Amino acid sequence: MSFDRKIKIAPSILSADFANFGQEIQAIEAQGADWVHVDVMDGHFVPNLTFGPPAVKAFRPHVKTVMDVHLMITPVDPYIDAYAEAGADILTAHVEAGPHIHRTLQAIRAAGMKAGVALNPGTPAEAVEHVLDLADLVCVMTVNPGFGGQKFIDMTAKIRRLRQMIGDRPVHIEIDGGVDPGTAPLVAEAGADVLVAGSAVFKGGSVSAPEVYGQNMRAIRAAVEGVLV
Ligand SMILES: O=C(CO)[C@@H](O)[C@H](O)COP(=O)(O)O
Repeated sequence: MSFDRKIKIAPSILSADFANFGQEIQAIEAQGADWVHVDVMDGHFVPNLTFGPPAVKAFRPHVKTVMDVHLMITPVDPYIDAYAEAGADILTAHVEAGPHIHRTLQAIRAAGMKAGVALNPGTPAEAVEHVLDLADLVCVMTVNPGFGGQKFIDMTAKIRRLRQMIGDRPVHIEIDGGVDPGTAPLVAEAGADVLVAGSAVFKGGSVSAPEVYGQNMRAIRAAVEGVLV
């Protein structure tokens, strides 16, 4: 996985048809997804439950781009090796999920994955200041995590601050929650390069009408065209 700051769209399969993940992943990739975003929730760190390592392992053969796994779980450390074995390319842990994010990011890299750190809306950018050399991605939540389809919370000031703090480091800024053609330009102009979108990509489409996924992604891309991150 090489580093670039071009805007990337990472559809969240939380909004896909849960009875049909393999075909849904193939459909979004065929329609132009740059990454595939997988939301892991434990019913404890967030009030919802989704997938564990066996499901992520089952997704792996279908993902030809980058499997971007977002852990909304606590604790994280006991499960890092399981997600490496399941085939995650990027593994993101929340800074709020435990007292030792420094150790967690080291362990994720040691397991052979790219390391991401996520920030809830109430957490300041400074919470990750001292781990930026251990991170490949900072995920800025623009909703309180747990569910798709929520209203975007404006975190542009935090994104700008992070872009400043990151400087020349090869660290992606990913935005997660409420991203659509209306909000995407705000976060891209502030310095984000990875746009996670669930409802805005999957709405109106299906594996029988995958061209709708393509239209939805093109609408997001058109909205950020010309923005240099
Ligand atoms: O992590 C999460 C929610 O916790 C997200 O990845 C959402 O799934 C994004 O969904 P939309 O807000 O785009 O519908």
